[in-house]
Amino acid sequence: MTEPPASSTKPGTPASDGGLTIRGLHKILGGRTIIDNLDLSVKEGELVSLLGPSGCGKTTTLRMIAGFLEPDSGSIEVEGQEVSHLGAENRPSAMVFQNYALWPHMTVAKNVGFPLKLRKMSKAEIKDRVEAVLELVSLLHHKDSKPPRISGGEQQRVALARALVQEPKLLLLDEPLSNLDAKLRVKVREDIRKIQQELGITTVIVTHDQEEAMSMSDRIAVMNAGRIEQYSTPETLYARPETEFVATFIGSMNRLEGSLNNGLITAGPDILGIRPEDVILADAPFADAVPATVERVVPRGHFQEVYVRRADAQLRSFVSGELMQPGQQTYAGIRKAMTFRDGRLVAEAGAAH
Ligand SMILES: Nc1ncnc2c1ncn2[C@@H]1O[C@H](COP(=O)(O)OP(=O)(O)OP(=O)(O)O)[C@@H](O)[C@H]1O
Repeated sequence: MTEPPASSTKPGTPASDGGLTIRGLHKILGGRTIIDNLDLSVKEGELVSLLGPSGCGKTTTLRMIAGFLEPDSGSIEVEGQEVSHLGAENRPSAMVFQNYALWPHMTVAKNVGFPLKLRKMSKAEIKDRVEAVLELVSLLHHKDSKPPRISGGEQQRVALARALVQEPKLLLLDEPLSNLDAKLRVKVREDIRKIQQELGITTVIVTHDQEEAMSMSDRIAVMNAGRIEQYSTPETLYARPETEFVATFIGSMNRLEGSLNNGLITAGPDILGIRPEDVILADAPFADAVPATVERVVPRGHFQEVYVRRADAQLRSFVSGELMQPGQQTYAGIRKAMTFRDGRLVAEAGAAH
Protein backbone atom coordinates (compact mmCIF):
# COMPACT_ATOMS: atom_id res chain seq x y z
CA MET A 1 0.00 0.00 0.00
CA THR A 2 1.25 3.48 -0.78
CA GLU A 3 0.07 6.91 0.21
CA PRO A 4 -2.56 8.47 -2.03
CA PRO A 5 -1.03 10.82 -4.58
CA ALA A 6 -0.71 14.50 -3.77
CA SER A 7 -3.56 16.45 -5.34
CA SER A 8 -2.71 18.40 -8.46
CA THR A 9 -6.13 20.03 -8.57
CA LYS A 10 -6.00 21.96 -5.33
CA PRO A 11 -8.53 24.73 -5.33
CA GLY A 12 -7.03 28.16 -5.02
CA THR A 13 -5.90 30.97 -7.18
CA PRO A 14 -3.46 29.93 -9.87
CA ALA A 15 -0.50 32.20 -10.50
CA SER A 16 -0.28 33.56 -14.01
CA ASP A 17 1.48 30.97 -16.14
CA GLY A 18 2.04 33.15 -19.18
CA GLY A 19 -0.27 31.53 -21.72
CA LEU A 20 -3.75 31.51 -20.23
CA THR A 21 -4.88 31.96 -16.64
CA ILE A 22 -8.51 31.50 -15.64
CA ARG A 23 -9.63 32.27 -12.11
CA GLY A 24 -13.01 31.65 -10.52
CA LEU A 25 -14.92 31.30 -13.79
CA HIS A 26 -18.61 30.91 -13.06
CA LYS A 27 -21.64 30.60 -15.32
CA ILE A 28 -25.31 29.94 -14.65
CA LEU A 29 -27.50 29.04 -17.63
CA GLY A 30 -31.21 28.24 -17.49
CA GLY A 31 -31.09 28.52 -13.67
CA ARG A 32 -28.38 25.85 -13.39
CA THR A 33 -24.72 26.22 -12.48
CA ILE A 34 -22.96 25.09 -15.66
CA ILE A 35 -19.42 26.24 -14.83
CA ASP A 36 -18.61 26.13 -11.16
CA ASN A 37 -15.83 28.43 -10.00
CA LEU A 38 -13.30 27.02 -12.45
CA ASP A 39 -9.55 27.71 -12.29
CA LEU A 40 -7.16 26.75 -15.08
CA SER A 41 -3.69 27.78 -15.99
CA VAL A 42 -2.02 26.97 -19.32
CA LYS A 43 1.67 27.66 -19.91
CA GLU A 44 2.85 29.57 -22.93
CA GLY A 45 3.23 27.17 -25.86
CA GLU A 46 1.37 24.39 -24.09
CA LEU A 47 -1.47 22.35 -25.62
CA VAL A 48 -4.21 21.59 -23.11
CA SER A 49 -7.37 19.57 -23.73
CA LEU A 50 -10.66 20.05 -21.91
CA LEU A 51 -11.94 16.49 -21.79
CA GLY A 52 -15.19 15.22 -20.36
CA PRO A 53 -18.57 13.66 -21.07
CA SER A 54 -21.30 15.40 -23.00
CA GLY A 55 -22.82 18.29 -21.08
CA CYS A 56 -19.98 18.75 -18.57
CA GLY A 57 -19.36 22.34 -19.75
CA LYS A 58 -16.38 22.10 -22.09
CA THR A 59 -17.85 24.18 -24.91
CA THR A 60 -19.30 26.73 -22.49
CA THR A 61 -15.83 27.20 -21.00
CA LEU A 62 -14.22 27.58 -24.43
CA ARG A 63 -16.85 30.10 -25.54
CA MET A 64 -16.16 32.22 -22.47
CA ILE A 65 -12.41 32.09 -23.16
CA ALA A 66 -13.06 33.12 -26.78
CA GLY A 67 -15.43 35.92 -25.81
CA PHE A 68 -18.64 34.55 -27.32
CA LEU A 69 -20.28 34.12 -23.94
CA GLU A 70 -20.02 36.39 -20.93
CA PRO A 71 -19.08 34.80 -17.60
CA ASP A 72 -21.13 35.70 -14.51
CA SER A 73 -17.85 36.12 -12.66
CA GLY A 74 -14.19 35.26 -12.92
CA SER A 75 -11.16 36.50 -14.79
CA ILE A 76 -9.44 35.38 -18.00
CA GLU A 77 -5.86 36.47 -18.71
CA VAL A 78 -3.99 35.82 -21.95
CA GLU A 79 -0.25 36.36 -21.61
CA GLY A 80 -0.89 38.46 -18.53
CA GLN A 81 -3.56 40.67 -20.13
CA GLU A 82 -7.07 40.61 -18.66
CA VAL A 83 -9.44 39.98 -21.59
CA SER A 84 -12.81 39.23 -20.03
CA HIS A 85 -14.12 42.75 -20.70
CA LEU A 86 -13.20 42.53 -24.41
CA GLY A 87 -15.42 41.32 -27.25
CA ALA A 88 -14.33 38.22 -29.18
CA GLU A 89 -12.96 40.28 -32.09
CA ASN A 90 -10.68 42.25 -29.78
CA ARG A 91 -9.20 39.30 -27.92
CA PRO A 92 -5.76 37.93 -28.79
CA SER A 93 -7.34 34.53 -29.40
CA ALA A 94 -8.75 32.76 -32.47
CA MET A 95 -11.20 29.90 -32.56
CA VAL A 96 -11.71 26.96 -34.90
CA PHE A 97 -15.35 25.90 -34.85
CA GLN A 98 -16.58 22.32 -34.88
CA ASN A 99 -18.39 22.81 -38.21
CA TYR A 100 -15.50 24.95 -39.58
CA ALA A 101 -17.92 27.81 -40.45
CA LEU A 102 -16.40 28.39 -43.91
CA TRP A 103 -18.16 30.49 -46.55
CA PRO A 104 -18.99 28.13 -49.43
CA HIS A 105 -19.04 30.83 -52.12
CA MET A 106 -15.59 32.23 -51.22
CA THR A 107 -12.30 30.69 -52.31
CA VAL A 108 -10.02 29.09 -49.75
CA ALA A 109 -7.72 32.13 -49.92
CA LYS A 110 -10.63 34.55 -49.39
CA ASN A 111 -11.92 32.52 -46.45
CA VAL A 112 -8.51 32.53 -44.81
CA GLY A 113 -7.92 36.21 -45.52
CA PHE A 114 -11.31 37.34 -44.25
CA PRO A 115 -10.30 38.15 -40.65
CA LEU A 116 -7.43 40.27 -42.00
CA LYS A 117 -9.77 42.12 -44.35
CA LEU A 118 -11.95 42.96 -41.36
CA ARG A 119 -8.84 44.47 -39.79
CA LYS A 120 -8.40 46.64 -42.88
CA MET A 121 -5.03 45.18 -43.75
CA SER A 122 -3.65 45.99 -47.22
CA LYS A 123 -4.38 43.56 -50.06
CA ALA A 124 -0.69 42.84 -50.59
CA GLU A 125 -0.10 42.01 -46.95
CA ILE A 126 -3.22 39.83 -46.81
CA LYS A 127 -1.99 37.91 -49.86
CA ASP A 128 1.45 37.33 -48.33
CA ARG A 129 0.10 36.19 -44.99
CA VAL A 130 -2.59 33.97 -46.51
CA GLU A 131 -0.10 32.25 -48.80
CA ALA A 132 2.36 31.70 -45.95
CA VAL A 133 -0.27 30.13 -43.73
CA LEU A 134 -1.70 27.99 -46.56
CA GLU A 135 1.82 26.73 -47.16
CA LEU A 136 2.08 25.88 -43.46
CA VAL A 137 -1.07 23.73 -43.62
CA SER A 138 -0.05 22.30 -47.03
CA LEU A 139 -2.99 23.78 -48.91
CA LEU A 140 -1.42 26.36 -51.17
CA HIS A 141 -2.45 24.34 -54.23
CA HIS A 142 -6.10 24.76 -53.19
CA LYS A 143 -6.03 28.52 -52.67
CA ASP A 144 -8.48 29.14 -55.52
CA SER A 145 -10.78 26.19 -54.71
CA LYS A 146 -14.10 26.65 -52.96
CA PRO A 147 -14.74 24.75 -49.71
CA PRO A 148 -17.48 22.43 -51.07
CA ARG A 149 -14.95 21.12 -53.62
CA ILE A 150 -12.29 20.04 -51.11
CA SER A 151 -12.30 17.15 -48.63
CA GLY A 152 -13.40 17.32 -44.99
CA GLY A 153 -9.81 17.11 -43.79
CA GLU A 154 -8.83 19.95 -46.11
CA GLN A 155 -11.76 22.07 -44.94
CA GLN A 156 -10.57 21.49 -41.39
CA ARG A 157 -7.13 22.80 -42.35
CA VAL A 158 -8.68 25.87 -44.01
CA ALA A 159 -10.48 26.62 -40.74
CA LEU A 160 -7.19 26.16 -38.88
CA ALA A 161 -5.39 28.44 -41.35
CA ARG A 162 -8.06 31.11 -40.90
CA ALA A 163 -7.39 31.06 -37.17
CA LEU A 164 -3.59 31.00 -37.51
CA VAL A 165 -3.45 33.82 -40.05
CA GLN A 166 -4.54 36.16 -37.25
CA GLU A 167 -1.34 35.27 -35.38
CA PRO A 168 -3.26 34.75 -32.15
CA LYS A 169 -1.57 34.35 -28.79
CA LEU A 170 -4.14 31.70 -27.98
CA LEU A 171 -5.64 29.10 -30.34
CA LEU A 172 -9.00 27.59 -29.37
CA LEU A 173 -10.39 24.49 -31.06
CA ASP A 174 -13.87 23.08 -30.43
CA GLU A 175 -14.01 19.35 -31.21
CA PRO A 176 -11.78 19.93 -34.24
CA LEU A 177 -11.78 16.32 -35.43
CA SER A 178 -15.34 15.21 -34.81
CA ASN A 179 -16.43 15.57 -38.43
CA LEU A 180 -13.63 13.40 -39.80
CA ASP A 181 -13.51 9.63 -40.24
CA ALA A 182 -11.36 7.57 -37.86
CA LYS A 183 -8.29 7.26 -40.08
CA LEU A 184 -8.22 10.90 -41.11
CA ARG A 185 -8.70 11.93 -37.49
CA VAL A 186 -5.36 10.37 -36.54
CA LYS A 187 -3.58 12.12 -39.41
CA VAL A 188 -5.16 15.53 -38.76
CA ARG A 189 -4.49 15.42 -35.03
CA GLU A 190 -0.81 14.74 -35.77
CA ASP A 191 -0.80 17.67 -38.23
CA ILE A 192 -2.40 20.02 -35.70
CA ARG A 193 0.05 18.98 -32.99
CA LYS A 194 3.04 19.45 -35.31
CA ILE A 195 1.96 22.92 -36.43
CA GLN A 196 1.12 23.90 -32.84
CA GLN A 197 4.58 22.87 -31.69
CA GLU A 198 6.33 24.53 -34.64
CA LEU A 199 4.60 27.81 -33.90
CA GLY A 200 4.79 27.36 -30.12
CA ILE A 201 1.23 28.63 -29.85
CA THR A 202 -0.72 28.25 -26.61
CA THR A 203 -3.68 26.03 -27.47
CA VAL A 204 -6.86 24.80 -25.80
CA ILE A 205 -8.82 21.98 -27.42
CA VAL A 206 -12.27 20.77 -26.43
CA THR A 207 -12.85 17.06 -26.93
CA HIS A 208 -14.87 14.19 -25.53
CA ASP A 209 -12.49 11.66 -27.11
CA GLN A 210 -9.96 10.46 -24.55
CA GLU A 211 -7.64 8.93 -27.13
CA GLU A 212 -7.50 12.22 -29.00
CA ALA A 213 -6.74 14.12 -25.80
CA MET A 214 -4.14 11.59 -24.65
CA SER A 215 -2.27 11.62 -27.95
CA MET A 216 -2.14 15.40 -28.51
CA SER A 217 -1.96 17.13 -25.15
CA ASP A 218 0.78 18.30 -22.82
CA ARG A 219 -1.86 18.34 -20.10
CA ILE A 220 -5.52 17.36 -19.88
CA ALA A 221 -8.19 18.97 -17.70
CA VAL A 222 -10.80 16.28 -17.06
CA MET A 223 -14.13 18.00 -16.50
CA ASN A 224 -17.18 16.70 -14.71
CA ALA A 225 -20.34 18.71 -14.02
CA GLY A 226 -18.78 22.14 -14.54
CA ARG A 227 -15.66 21.43 -12.49
CA ILE A 228 -12.17 20.17 -13.20
CA GLU A 229 -11.75 16.74 -11.57
CA GLN A 230 -8.04 16.47 -12.35
CA TYR A 231 -5.51 18.46 -14.34
CA SER A 232 -2.41 16.45 -15.18
CA THR A 233 -0.27 15.03 -17.96
CA PRO A 234 -1.81 12.15 -19.94
CA GLU A 235 0.60 9.70 -18.25
CA THR A 236 -0.36 10.80 -14.74
CA LEU A 237 -4.08 10.75 -15.48
CA TYR A 238 -3.78 7.16 -16.60
CA ALA A 239 -1.36 5.87 -13.97
CA ARG A 240 -2.54 7.91 -10.98
CA PRO A 241 -6.15 9.00 -11.41
CA GLU A 242 -7.26 10.88 -8.31
CA THR A 243 -10.91 9.92 -8.59
CA GLU A 244 -12.97 6.97 -9.75
CA PHE A 245 -14.56 9.24 -12.36
CA VAL A 246 -11.16 9.97 -13.94
CA ALA A 247 -10.08 6.32 -13.72
CA THR A 248 -13.23 5.21 -15.51
CA PHE A 249 -13.14 7.98 -18.09
CA ILE A 250 -9.48 7.51 -19.03
CA GLY A 251 -8.72 4.03 -20.33
CA SER A 252 -10.49 0.81 -19.35
CA MET A 253 -10.96 -0.58 -15.88
CA ASN A 254 -12.34 -3.65 -14.13
CA ARG A 255 -14.60 -2.17 -11.45
CA LEU A 256 -15.31 -4.46 -8.51
CA GLU A 257 -16.62 -4.04 -5.01
CA GLY A 258 -14.21 -5.39 -2.41
CA SER A 259 -10.56 -5.32 -1.46
CA LEU A 260 -7.42 -7.11 -2.58
CA ASN A 261 -5.75 -9.43 -0.05
CA ASN A 262 -2.78 -11.59 -1.09
CA GLY A 263 -3.95 -11.43 -4.67
CA LEU A 264 -7.51 -12.44 -3.85
CA ILE A 265 -10.55 -10.19 -4.03
CA THR A 266 -12.53 -10.33 -0.80
CA ALA A 267 -15.81 -8.69 0.13
CA GLY A 268 -15.74 -5.07 1.27
CA PRO A 269 -17.37 -1.67 0.71
CA ASP A 270 -14.49 -0.12 -1.28
CA ILE A 271 -14.29 0.00 -5.07
CA LEU A 272 -11.36 -1.76 -6.70
CA GLY A 273 -10.19 -0.50 -10.06
CA ILE A 274 -7.98 -2.87 -12.05
CA ARG A 275 -6.67 -1.95 -15.51
CA PRO A 276 -7.09 -4.86 -17.96
CA GLU A 277 -3.36 -4.85 -18.69
CA ASP A 278 -2.74 -5.42 -14.98
CA VAL A 279 -4.60 -8.73 -15.12
CA ILE A 280 -1.81 -11.15 -16.04
CA LEU A 281 -2.61 -14.51 -17.63
CA ALA A 282 -0.19 -17.45 -17.80
CA ASP A 283 -0.26 -21.21 -18.50
CA ALA A 284 1.59 -22.04 -15.27
CA PRO A 285 0.99 -20.87 -11.69
CA PHE A 286 2.87 -17.77 -10.49
CA ALA A 287 2.89 -15.67 -7.32
CA ASP A 288 -0.64 -14.55 -6.31
CA ALA A 289 -2.16 -16.12 -9.43
CA VAL A 290 -5.44 -17.98 -9.18
CA PRO A 291 -6.75 -20.72 -11.53
CA ALA A 292 -9.15 -19.22 -14.05
CA THR A 293 -11.28 -20.23 -17.01
CA VAL A 294 -11.42 -18.23 -20.23
CA GLU A 295 -15.05 -17.26 -20.86
CA ARG A 296 -14.89 -14.91 -23.83
CA VAL A 297 -12.23 -13.66 -26.23
CA VAL A 298 -12.53 -10.49 -28.30
CA PRO A 299 -9.72 -10.05 -30.85
CA ARG A 300 -8.74 -6.36 -30.99
CA GLY A 301 -6.05 -6.41 -33.66
CA HIS A 302 -2.66 -6.16 -32.01
CA PHE A 303 -4.04 -7.50 -28.72
CA GLN A 304 -6.98 -9.51 -27.41
CA GLU A 305 -9.53 -8.77 -24.75
CA VAL A 306 -9.97 -11.90 -22.61
CA TYR A 307 -12.73 -12.36 -20.00
CA VAL A 308 -11.72 -14.89 -17.36
CA ARG A 309 -13.66 -16.34 -14.44
CA ARG A 310 -11.79 -16.92 -11.17
CA ALA A 311 -13.39 -18.20 -7.96
CA ASP A 312 -13.44 -14.67 -6.56
CA ALA A 313 -14.34 -12.56 -9.61
CA GLN A 314 -14.76 -12.21 -13.33
CA LEU A 315 -11.90 -10.15 -14.81
CA ARG A 316 -11.12 -8.63 -18.17
CA SER A 317 -7.55 -8.79 -19.40
CA PHE A 318 -5.67 -7.31 -22.35
CA VAL A 319 -3.06 -9.75 -23.63
CA SER A 320 -0.97 -10.17 -26.75
CA GLY A 321 0.23 -13.38 -28.37
CA GLU A 322 -1.61 -16.43 -29.62
CA LEU A 323 -5.41 -16.14 -29.58
CA MET A 324 -6.90 -17.75 -26.45
CA GLN A 325 -9.97 -19.98 -26.60
CA PRO A 326 -13.18 -20.00 -24.52
CA GLY A 327 -13.04 -22.88 -22.04
CA GLN A 328 -9.24 -22.75 -21.84
CA GLN A 329 -7.74 -23.14 -18.36
CA THR A 330 -5.29 -20.46 -17.29
CA TYR A 331 -3.88 -18.66 -14.24
CA ALA A 332 -4.85 -15.06 -13.61
CA GLY A 333 -2.97 -12.69 -11.30
CA ILE A 334 -3.58 -9.05 -10.43
CA ARG A 335 -0.45 -6.96 -10.84
CA LYS A 336 -1.85 -3.68 -9.62
CA ALA A 337 -5.14 -2.37 -8.25
CA MET A 338 -6.48 1.03 -7.24
CA THR A 339 -8.81 1.42 -4.28
CA PHE A 340 -11.49 4.11 -4.29
CA ARG A 341 -13.55 5.22 -1.32
CA ASP A 342 -16.37 7.75 -1.76
CA GLY A 343 -15.11 8.22 -5.31
CA ARG A 344 -11.55 9.18 -4.35
CA LEU A 345 -8.37 7.16 -4.73
CA VAL A 346 -7.25 6.03 -1.28
CA ALA A 347 -4.66 3.38 -2.10
CA GLU A 348 -2.74 1.59 -4.79
CA ALA A 349 -1.60 -1.99 -4.30
CA GLY A 350 0.82 -3.97 -6.38
CA ALA A 351 1.31 -7.69 -5.94
CA ALA A 352 4.92 -8.92 -6.06
CA HIS A 353 6.02 -11.05 -9.00
N1 LIG B 1 -28.04 28.72 -23.39
C1 LIG B 1 -28.18 27.71 -22.53
N2 LIG B 1 -29.23 27.68 -21.68
C2 LIG B 1 -29.38 26.67 -20.79
N3 LIG B 1 -28.51 25.64 -20.67
C3 LIG B 1 -27.46 25.61 -21.47
C4 LIG B 1 -27.22 26.65 -22.46
N4 LIG B 1 -26.08 26.36 -23.11
C5 LIG B 1 -25.62 25.20 -22.57
N5 LIG B 1 -26.43 24.75 -21.61
C6 LIG B 1 -26.25 23.55 -20.79
O1 LIG B 1 -24.97 23.60 -20.22
C7 LIG B 1 -24.41 22.30 -20.10
C8 LIG B 1 -23.01 22.29 -20.66
O2 LIG B 1 -23.05 22.48 -22.06
P1 LIG B 1 -21.74 22.43 -22.95
O3 LIG B 1 -22.14 22.59 -24.37
O4 LIG B 1 -20.72 23.35 -22.41
O5 LIG B 1 -21.27 20.93 -22.70
P2 LIG B 1 -20.10 20.12 -23.39
O6 LIG B 1 -19.30 19.56 -22.29
O7 LIG B 1 -19.40 20.96 -24.39
O8 LIG B 1 -20.92 18.97 -24.08
P3 LIG B 1 -20.81 18.34 -25.55
O9 LIG B 1 -19.62 17.43 -25.53
O10 LIG B 1 -22.11 17.58 -25.66
O11 LIG B 1 -20.71 19.47 -26.51
C9 LIG B 1 -25.38 21.36 -20.80
O12 LIG B 1 -26.14 20.71 -19.83
C10 LIG B 1 -26.22 22.29 -21.64
O13 LIG B 1 -27.51 21.77 -21.80
